[in-house]
Amino acid sequence: MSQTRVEGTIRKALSGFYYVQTEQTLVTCRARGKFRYQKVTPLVGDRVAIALQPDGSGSLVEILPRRNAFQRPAVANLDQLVIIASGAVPVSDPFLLDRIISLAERKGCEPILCINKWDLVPAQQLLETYRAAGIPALPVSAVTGLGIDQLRGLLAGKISAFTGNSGVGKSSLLNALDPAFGLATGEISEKLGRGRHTTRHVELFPLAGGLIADTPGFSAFDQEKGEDPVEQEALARSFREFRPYLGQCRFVGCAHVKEQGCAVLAARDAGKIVPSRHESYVRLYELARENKPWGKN
Ligand SMILES: Nc1nc2c(ncn2[C@@H]2O[C@H](COP(=O)(O)OP(=O)(O)OP(=O)(O)O)[C@@H](O)[C@H]2O)c(=O)[nH]1
Ligand SMILES: [Zn+2]
Repeated sequence: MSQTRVEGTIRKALSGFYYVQTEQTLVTCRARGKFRYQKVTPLVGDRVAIALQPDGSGSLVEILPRRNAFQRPAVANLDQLVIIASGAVPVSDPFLLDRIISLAERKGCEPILCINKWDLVPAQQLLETYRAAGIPALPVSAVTGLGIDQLRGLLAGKISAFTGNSGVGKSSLLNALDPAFGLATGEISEKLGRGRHTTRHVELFPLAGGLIADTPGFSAFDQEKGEDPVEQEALARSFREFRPYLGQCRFVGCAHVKEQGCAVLAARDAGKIVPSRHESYVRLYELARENKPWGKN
């Protein structure tokens, strides 16, 4: 046999080719025909097995089990989602933060909240809300360098993607973490014009000892297409500070919205759950119910 099976991670997908990083080298691969008949599309971030040819090229033969998969950007096996927020313009809406955090949690992806532009507005209350919820949250500033070393430490050894509203400072933070990253900040991309970025593809770049998806995505973070409707229980569990109280309510199937004997509501009233977090949960609960009824009310 002249073929050798090796494993690696897809770093980039472009025009039918997959670039797979193995322990030794970066191998250019084509997917074997059978992938087209299966419902699975190889994604950047996938751990794969490839058949290495004598000429140094390869072909994908197997996609190893995934931890998770996202559509925007199309990437698999995200360990963590770095959510950038700001107390300065554009001021982050806590509901949108909670919505993204909930999605990350439901995908088994660790949310990390960075409150940027701390030099302009130290959004202490926002920080405390998320720390109280048990979500890793740190004040950062791409301008002064506050929190950058700490963030770098969190990225090491992980596959991460950055997300957050336009103008919140994603590119600036990536550049502060590693100037070699070379993402244009707002001013620069305005000068160059957006057209330059029309042929976007996802790529995982080594940064701070980890891998970062170069396409900050997830901006319009709706329910992803073709996905199962959110289940009530999964939604409640995606608010991690609710977990100690789940199963403690008086009624089985409690929605934790306004029910008698609800342990989550009691925890909120006792100051153990921040009210804004519970409000976000209720809004997501209503949204999910509109999408598809959960039956009994
Ligand atoms: N004062 C201050 N300004 C910042 C900070 N981070 C970013 N900015 C500024 O905020 C603006 C937007 O920053 P970007 O890095 O382009 O934001 P982005 O999130 O990448 O924006 P999009 O590319 O539109 O998604 C720029 O003018 C930055 O210089 C910060 O920590 N402090
Ligand atoms: Zn309840």
